[in-house]
This record gives sequence, C-alpha cells and structure tokens, in this order.
Amino acid sequence: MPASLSHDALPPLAVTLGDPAGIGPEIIGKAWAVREAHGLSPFFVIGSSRAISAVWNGPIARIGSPDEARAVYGSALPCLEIECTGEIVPGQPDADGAHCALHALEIGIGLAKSGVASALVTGPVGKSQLYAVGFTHPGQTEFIAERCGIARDNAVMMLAGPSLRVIPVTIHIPLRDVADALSVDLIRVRALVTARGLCRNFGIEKPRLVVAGLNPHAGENGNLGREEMEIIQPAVESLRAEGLEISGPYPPDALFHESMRETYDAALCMYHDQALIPLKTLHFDEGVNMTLGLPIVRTSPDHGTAFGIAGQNIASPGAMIAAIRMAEKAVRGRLTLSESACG
Ligand SMILES: NC(=O)C1=CN([C@@H]2O[C@H](COP(=O)(O)OP(=O)(O)OC[C@H]3O[C@@H](n4cnc5c(N)ncnc54)[C@H](O)[C@@H]3O)[C@@H](O)[C@H]2O)C=CC1
Ligand SMILES: NCC(=O)COP(=O)(O)O
Repeated sequence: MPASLSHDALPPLAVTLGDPAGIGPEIIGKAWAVREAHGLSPFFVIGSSRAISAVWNGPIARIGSPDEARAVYGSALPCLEIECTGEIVPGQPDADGAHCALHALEIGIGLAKSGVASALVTGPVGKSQLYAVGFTHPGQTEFIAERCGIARDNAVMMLAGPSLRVIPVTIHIPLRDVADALSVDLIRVRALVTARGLCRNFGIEKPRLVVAGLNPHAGENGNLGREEMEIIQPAVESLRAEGLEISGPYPPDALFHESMRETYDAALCMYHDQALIPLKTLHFDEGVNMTLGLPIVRTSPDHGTAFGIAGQNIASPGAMIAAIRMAEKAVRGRLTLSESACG
C-alpha cells in the first residue's frame, strides 16, 4: 500500500474506461449518476471523454490531475483525458480503441502505485482487440501484475459476489491444456495468496477455503481421472499441514449450492468456467473481479465489453458500482491492518 494513503483524505479511485466502443463509457457514466444513492467514494475516469459523451448525456469535467477530481465530483464526472485518434463507434471496436484502452490502463496502474489514486478499477477490454495490437498478456490481471513487479502465478484472479467467491486456478488457457497446467505448486500458491488476500482485503483472518476437483465426481477414486489423487489432494494436504483451513477436492457439481456455499469463504476452481459459471449465474449484475496478491487494490466488473449492446443505453452499471464499492472497502480495510496482520 503506498505510504501516502490515509483514512482522512483517501485519494479518488481511478477507473479506466476499457474499450471505448464497449459498454465501459456508459456504465461509468451511469455509476457516477447514482454515486450518492450508492455512497460511492469520489472517482475519476481515465479515457476519452468523447467516447463517454457519445453514449451518456451527463456532465463531464476534464481534469488535469487526479487531485482535481474531488472538487468537481459532486457536479460532473471527472475525466483524465486520453485522446483517441480514430472515430469511436459504439459496438465497433478497432485498433485505435484498443491502444486507448491500454494507454488508460498503463496510466491507471501508475497512479494507483504512486498512491495518487487510492485504487484501480478497470473497465472491460476486448481481449482479441488487445491481442491484435500486440498485447502479449492473457488479460489485464497479468499485465497489472507485471507492472507491479509481481510474478504471474502470485497474482490471483478472484470473482466475488454477495454469496460466493471463486478463484480460477488456471485462467485464460484452452480447456484442453488445463490438466497439464495444474500442479501442486500452482494450487498451493493460488491458495496461499487467496488466504492472505481475503485477510487483507476483506478482514477474514482465518479464511475457509475449499478446492474443487477437476474431473466428474472428483475423479471417483481415480477411475474418472487421476488429477485429484496426484495433484489436488497432495496440495490440499500440504497446505493443511501448514495450518491453512482448506479442504477438498470436492465434486465440482455439488460445490456451489446454497448450504455448501455457507461453509466456505472462497472456492478454488480448476479452470475459468468452473469458477465463473456459478458466479455469473448467481451474481452477474453485482459480480466483481478482484486481483489478489498485488500491492495495489484492483477491481473490475465481472462482465466484458458487451459490444452487442454498446450505445443502446441498456447496459446495467450494477457490476461497475459493485467494483468501485469493493475497491474502496478494500482500501479502507487495508489501512486498518498492520503490515504483519495477515502473515
Ligand atoms: N474484465 C474484462 O475486461 C473482461 C473482458 N471480457 C471481454 O469482453 C468481450 C466480450 O465478452 P463476452 O463473452 O461476450 O461477455 P460480455 O460480458 O461482454 O457479454 C455477455 C452477455 O452479457 C451481456 N452483458 C454484459 N455486461 C452487461 C451489462 N453491464 N448490462 C447488461 N448486459 C450485459 C452482453 O450483452 C452479453 O449478452 C471479450 O473480448 C472478452 O475478452 C470478458 C470478461 C471480462
Ligand atoms: N473472465 C474474466 C476476465 O476476462 C477478466 O480478465 P482480466 O482482463 O481482468 O485479466
């Protein structure tokens, strides 16, 4: 946490616009419009004001630096301008927009690292648009980790909603590569970072973790796959021996029903959709993606760019509002902890 942050004068949160042709501009404008009803801490957007005014008719105030945000926040959406050169057409992403999204992300990371912004909330980006302009990271998570000097495996993606938190142990890789990517070490590091992250960001001192199996029925004693016996179980046992409150592997199909969810604080899942399907089914409009293991607080709405509805004024700001709220809460929570509180 940058030493400059204190409870008294929390700097504004930085919110990146994401792809200017996606729904980012609309949901950020809509989030600002309901800031009072939702008690949102001051934030500013980093991106093209042209993209926002194309889809949202509220007031925008261009600011020269984040410290101007608080003064205008009550009357207009503060915007740290990123000039996008090309035409911006909602629903029609292009290379210029991808460059703008990346530029905003880079600036947002820098501001959060320096403490000029109290946290980073990222708007949705189109991954294929980023890949097409030479982005070599799987997603924003790994890019932010690199910029913060954190090894990729130590930056843990967590998706969180009111009744469920999930961690995809493997993230953006093809399904056919998942089994080969799993290892005792990877599960161990994801679990350890998760436990510390739940303590630092949510104040859960002794988090209860569960681990899903990979195969149907968690492998059925090795008859339906051996990853549980050879990788997941040894990882869980070694973590338990070190004092972590963790159990599994559990059959994935029975891990997410209501009474089971009440028994844990987070579920480690073996691949992206094993984690994100239950989360988005339960909490699509309030789901937040938080990166654990970073020196900064970073959140994002759980959904993507939704190019198909961009510019139609029908996108819900719910997950963006939840992402802003969760970021602020985590910043305030971290400020109350001593450096050694979470191990
Ligand atoms: N945090 C991020 O930057 C994320 C980016 N993506 C990217 O977004 C792009 C599109 O991905 P999809 O799989 O289509 O997922 P998506 O989340 O953009 O859209 C899935 C469905 O949900 C709807 N939807 C999404 N957000 C909504 C909102 N706020 N209000 C109302 N409806 C909403 C869309 O219209 C669509 O029907 C991809 O390039 C993907 O890489 C996807 C997930 C997260
Ligand atoms: N499905 C979650 C997602 O795509 C978020 O990725 P990231 O860009 O935040 O790493």
